[in-house]
Amino acid sequence: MTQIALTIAGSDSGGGAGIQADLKTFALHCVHGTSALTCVTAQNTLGVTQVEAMTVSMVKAQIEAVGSDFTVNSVKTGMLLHGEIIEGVAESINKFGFSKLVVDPVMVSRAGVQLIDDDAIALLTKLLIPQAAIVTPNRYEAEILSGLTINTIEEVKQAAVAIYERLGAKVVLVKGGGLLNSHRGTDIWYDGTELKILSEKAIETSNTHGTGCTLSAAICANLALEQDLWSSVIAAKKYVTAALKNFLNIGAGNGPVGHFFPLIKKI
Ligand SMILES: Nc1ncnc2c1ncn2[C@@H]1O[C@H](COP(=O)(O)OP(=O)(O)O)[C@@H](O)[C@H]1O
Ligand SMILES: Cc1ncc(COP(=O)(O)O)c(N)n1
Repeated sequence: MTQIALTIAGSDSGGGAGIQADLKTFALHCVHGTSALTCVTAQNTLGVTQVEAMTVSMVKAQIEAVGSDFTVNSVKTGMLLHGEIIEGVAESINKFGFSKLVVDPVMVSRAGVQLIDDDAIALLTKLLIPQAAIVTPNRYEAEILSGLTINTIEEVKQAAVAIYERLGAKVVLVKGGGLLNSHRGTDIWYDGTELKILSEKAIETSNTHGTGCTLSAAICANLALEQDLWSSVIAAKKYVTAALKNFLNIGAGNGPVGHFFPLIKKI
């Protein structure tokens, strides 16, 4: 049987993050990838130069076209840009009652640049995070969502608990790519009862563009393949680590991870 995943996210013209990273990740997992584009970014390995939103009705129409024709096994959200898009996405998601939802609360890039409007943060918190099976903030997003400052692993744990308790997230996975060297690669899971550590040795590279999108897309793909949530996260962490080890040294800035490493193996 063909498993189907849907990504609701922005386009990265450089092909390393956003919808492009998600569809490559779905493809590598042999899951049929569908997409609803929220915005188009003019972006490369050096950064974002321009962003243009899709209309809310077009975002909703894409989700409804997919949802009304296919049995969608899992959904992920990425860059949603502004409040009206978040409201539209929440409405369309509710209409189809998609059960396995991964919310990657894309707000701030690894470089610390804010990617969505201020009012959008409040709506994301209210409308999407409580519906998600798992929410996957990076260090900076976890600081915004928890109101805490994060430098140490202890503080990552406190933020994960705060996001769970304050925002009604079912499971929180705080990603550690933006942590200091000694902790980079360590992610923290909190499900209301247990704090779990997913740790990989830090990989020495600046070619990390798209790691967050890739991790959440891999979780989504594994959920579509009917793995349970914890197994989906463990497998996704393994996938993003291997993709990162096989980064693509392209562009003048931070290159993307190598999504197709099993097909084009470098190490
Ligand atoms: N240099 C690195 N070495 C090992 N793992 C990394 C590195 N950078 C990111 N990761 C991992 O990649 C995943 C995505 O995290 P992160 O880069 O923090 O997300 P985002 O791209 O949303 O900022 C996490 O599992 C994180 O631990
Ligand atoms: C369109 C789009 N969506 C998401 C990201 C975040 O990317 P990352 O996975 O590196 O945090 C991005 N840079 N562009």
